[in-house]
Amino acid sequence: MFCIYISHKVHWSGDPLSGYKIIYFDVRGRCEGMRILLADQGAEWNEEVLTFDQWLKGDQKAKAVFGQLPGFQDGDCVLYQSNAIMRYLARKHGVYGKDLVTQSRVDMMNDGVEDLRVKYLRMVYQNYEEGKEPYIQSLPAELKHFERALRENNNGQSFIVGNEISFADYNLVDLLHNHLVLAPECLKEFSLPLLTCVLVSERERSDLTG
Ligand SMILES: N[C@@H](CCC(=O)N[C@@H](CS)C(=O)NCC(=O)O)C(=O)O
Repeated sequence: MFCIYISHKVHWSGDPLSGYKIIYFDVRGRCEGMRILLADQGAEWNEEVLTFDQWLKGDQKAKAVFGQLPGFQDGDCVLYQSNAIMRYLARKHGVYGKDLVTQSRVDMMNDGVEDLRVKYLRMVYQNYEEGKEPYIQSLPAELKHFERALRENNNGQSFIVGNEISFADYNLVDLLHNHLVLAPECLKEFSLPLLTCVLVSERERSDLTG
């Protein structure tokens, strides 16, 4: 996990006609995991950034398969749903695990990331004032699952699954970063430095994503 941000360089082609296109708002949100994946894999991409006013006009919403962003385009391939986009990129860049069992474990861990992301988003957008403290109290019980998975895989010297990076690692790094912003102390109690490592690395490289 620690090495993710070490090799994280943002590639930006500047050419709107080349490479991948991400269509989203001007936030990290549900696109930051894919941005980290692409940057770490040395890929180029462009972004179509919508303001909320543009979104409210409704044209993009009408085009989106489920009426929401992010959207994504790679040539003829147009996708919506952030985890479907992550999986597409993971298959293209070989970060989905090499066999059926590994791929299924990567899916399992990514589903765990998604479950916690949904709880986080509900709290932030629907119940922030009353929900923030209870949510932070509940975090150790949520995060311990990820630490255990890391610990049980080569005592944290590898990745969340197996011995190669996968899209679930990228998604997890982004989710942990969100939690560091919400509650900077939330990882302190973990005895092993595994989750902390990811975030120390992120902190040190905060210049990358602003
Ligand atoms: N399950 C979808 C959720 C997408 C989603 O919630 N999109 C939000 C932004 S993060 C959105 O488009 N909100 C505007 C709207 O619903 O009109 C995914 O993972 O892509």
